[in-house]
Amino acid sequence: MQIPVNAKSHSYEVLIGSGILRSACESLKDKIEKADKLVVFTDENVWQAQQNYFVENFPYPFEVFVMPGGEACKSFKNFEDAHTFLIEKHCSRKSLVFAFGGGAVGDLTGFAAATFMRGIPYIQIPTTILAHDSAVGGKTAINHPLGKNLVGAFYQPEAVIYDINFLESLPSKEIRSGMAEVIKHALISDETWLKELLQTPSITNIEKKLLAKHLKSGIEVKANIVAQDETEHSVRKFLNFGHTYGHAIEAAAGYGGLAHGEAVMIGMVYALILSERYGNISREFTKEFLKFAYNNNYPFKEVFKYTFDDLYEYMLKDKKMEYGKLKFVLLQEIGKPYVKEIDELECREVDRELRHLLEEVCK
Ligand SMILES: NC(=O)c1ccc[n+]([C@@H]2O[C@H](COP(=O)([O-])OP(=O)(O)OC[C@H]3O[C@@H](n4cnc5c(N)ncnc54)[C@H](O)[C@@H]3O)[C@@H](O)[C@H]2O)c1
Ligand SMILES: O=C(O)C(=O)C[C@@H](O)[C@H](O)[C@H](O)COP(=O)(O)O
Ligand SMILES: [Zn+2]
Repeated sequence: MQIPVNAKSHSYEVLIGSGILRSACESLKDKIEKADKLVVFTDENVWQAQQNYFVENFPYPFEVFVMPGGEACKSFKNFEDAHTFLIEKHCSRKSLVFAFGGGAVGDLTGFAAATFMRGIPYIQIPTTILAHDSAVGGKTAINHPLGKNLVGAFYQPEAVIYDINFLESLPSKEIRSGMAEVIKHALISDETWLKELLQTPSITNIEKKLLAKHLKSGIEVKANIVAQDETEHSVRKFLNFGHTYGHAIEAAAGYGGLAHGEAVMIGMVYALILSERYGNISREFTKEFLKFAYNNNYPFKEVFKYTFDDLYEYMLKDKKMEYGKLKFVLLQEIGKPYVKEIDELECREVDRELRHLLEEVCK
């Protein structure tokens, strides 16, 4: 199955299905065979879990650069190492890089591709549930010790090959993390879909066909938004629902301490409490949502490790900040996101409310 992504700078397809790596490479052969060198960027965990399947089904010779696992690969040091690898392998502007891994590998690879010789092509081969989000839309970045994704570029891939067989080796923490972004896509787009997700008995045990359907829906939501606003001047901000508080807690925990989606889930509960103040989100709904997330083992206790002031320092690094004012994505109702400026006092009050609600619900 194919989902088109028509971004302003570049259009491409997301090829999604079970066991499609070989056939997808075949259908992309015009793009692949014109490259003078193929380089695969991956991380040590992905390579260990999926190297055999990859090598059996990737029909071309390639160089491989194996990076530190997970978020650690989004460091300045690894970014430099990635460039060193490309230079030492005599890559040129005609070389093609594959991002084989989760969102961390995808973000690092995309940014390395955007910057090597001022830009060479790359293809995303995502291996996590979360990467239904990260592999699509061309946001690429590395982290700075002072904040998430602070150094990066908008740079679209040539294609996305999403072979969902790769998801079979994912640990449950990463399934949980990825499902948070699926739930985000539902929250900002479709109440019926969200209700279906919230009725799932266990978010880490969804049957493969149903999971593929949710991933496809998430990709469609994202592709539709990216087609309208590639570089986040308007509606793309909606994809940041839950990320202002979420990124703060992710950075405070030290990159990799909390999975991205785990932090985003906490941030989404914060954003729901804030949404209650201005729109049609009820406290009853927020509690129901929090209970669902808590029962699915999202790590809400993490909040109590930090003070509001710790988190606020990071929130001030949010990329939606303009003219010194912090902006949040809120929901008017489920499926109807909008952006609102929020001052420090209100951020502090909502942080306090979140802590009270966690004490009440997460016993
Ligand atoms: N660019 C975007 O639009 C966008 C969107 C969402 C998230 N992100 C970024 O994506 C990153 C999170 O992505 P992620 O959740 O995929 O994390 P990740 O890439 O860190 O992968 C999670 C962990 O699972 C391992 N792993 C990956 N695939 C595996 C597999 N198939 N089998 C076994 N282990 C596997 C990884 O090595 C890592 O340890 C964050 O850095 C986040 O900021 C970017
Ligand atoms: O694609 C987008 O736009 C998003 O905001 C998707 C987010 O899930 C993702 O985590 C993104 O990397 C966050 O971007 P940032 O600009 O807040 O760093
Ligand atoms: Zn995210």
